[in-house]
Formats: sequence, C-alpha cells, structure tokens
Amino acid sequence: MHSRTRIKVCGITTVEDAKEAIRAGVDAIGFIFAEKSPRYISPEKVKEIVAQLPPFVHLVGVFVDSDPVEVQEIIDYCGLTHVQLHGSEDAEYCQKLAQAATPCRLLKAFRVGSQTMAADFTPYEDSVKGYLLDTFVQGQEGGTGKAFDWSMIESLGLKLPILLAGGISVENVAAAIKTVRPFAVDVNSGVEEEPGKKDHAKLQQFVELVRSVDRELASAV
Ligand SMILES: O=C(O)c1ccccc1N[C@@H]1O[C@H](COP(=O)(O)O)[C@@H](O)[C@H]1O
Repeated sequence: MHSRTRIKVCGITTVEDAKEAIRAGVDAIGFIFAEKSPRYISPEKVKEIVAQLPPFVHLVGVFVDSDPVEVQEIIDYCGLTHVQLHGSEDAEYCQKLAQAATPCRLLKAFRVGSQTMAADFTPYEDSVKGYLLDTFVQGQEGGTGKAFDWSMIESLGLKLPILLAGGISVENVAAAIKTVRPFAVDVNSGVEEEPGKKDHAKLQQFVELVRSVDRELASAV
C-alpha cells in the first residue's frame, strides 16, 4: 500500500517563500546554516520567519560539520524540529547530538558517489530517524541540482526512511517516486528562480505533481 510522499522544500530564506511553500502543501521547510552556501540564512532571520508560521510544519536546520554545541544552541533558539547533518558527521557525533537535542530529530545526509556505495549505515540506525540521499559532486557541499543513479539505492539495504534529494524537480520527481518509493522527496534548486529565492508557480506545480503520483500509486492494484 502506497503512503503519501512527504515533501521537504529546502533553502528557504524569506517568510514569503516559507508561507507559500506551506500554502502549497509541503510537510517540511529547510533552512541552510552552512555559511558557504548561497542559501545561507542566519539563526536570527530563521527565528523571525518561524514566529510567523502556522503550526504543524516541520522545521529543518541543515548543518555541515558544525560544532555540536552550536547546533544545539541554534535548535533551541530557532525552535527547529529536525536537524539535517549534511557533512561527514560520524555515528558518534550523531549519537551525542541525538541525546542532547531530543526531542529534535536527526536526519543524516549521505552524498552518493563511489564512497557511499561502501558506507556502513548501521552505526547511525539508533540515533537518526532517516537517511537523506544526495548527489556527490566534488567541491560542493550540497544544492548541486544534480541527480544520481537511483537504481543503486536498493542495493544499500537501508533500514530507515529514505529522503530522496539531489536535483529533484518537476521534470524527474514522478520517476523518482515510482523508482525509489522514498518516504520523502527533498526539493531545493529545482524550484528556484535563483539561489535562495523560490519560484512559487514551480513549487505549486511540484506539490501537485507529487500528490498526483501518490494518487496514481495508491489506486494501482
Ligand atoms: O543548497 C545548498 O546550498 C546546500 C549547501 C550545503 C549543504 C546542503 C545544501 N543543500 C541540500 O542539498 C540537497 C540537494 O539540493 P538540490 O536539490 O540538488 O539543489 C538538499 O537536501 C538541500 O538540503
């Protein structure tokens, strides 16, 4: 039985984009705290945006190899519900942060390239709630706009929910859902006018497309 594909829209930098994403029907919005990102947003700005949002929306902070004490402070300050660890944080880092950050939940990103094929996911199973699979591109931390070969995911034998990221857009999200059947899709540069500014029409189209694929899969015998 197919269940609804959750949608996370990442790289939100304005209250207008956050409200529009929620109006369109996304489940989660992501804020990027990696300073090198063109989508970087300060904790102060996130707090200001979050104060203006309705309830029942997941709020995800994206970090790349940040000091765990700083991550904890930002979780508390902004009221984040989830943290996406998008660097090379090891299982020990995740275990310690998971204990300190509860009830905020952790998602561990893996950038799929030749190394990920051999990655051992097992040590993360107790401390994170899902694996976000993104595309590995040398020299870039994330937000590459490039998809990877989804057919290799099955061979990883993952035991936690999969959040599929990496170049997801209106062009490929239907195929992505049908191929991978992920718990969630993560869209970022695929619905942008420019880095950090969402295209509202594309965002709406993206959400409608995901819902229509969900209906199709739910009605299939
Ligand atoms: O988007 C960024 O600039 C970024 C920077 C540092 C870490 C993560 C970042 N984004 C994450 O990348 C994936 C995929 O993005 P895209 O769809 O390929 O543009 C997404 O999970 C973002 O959270």
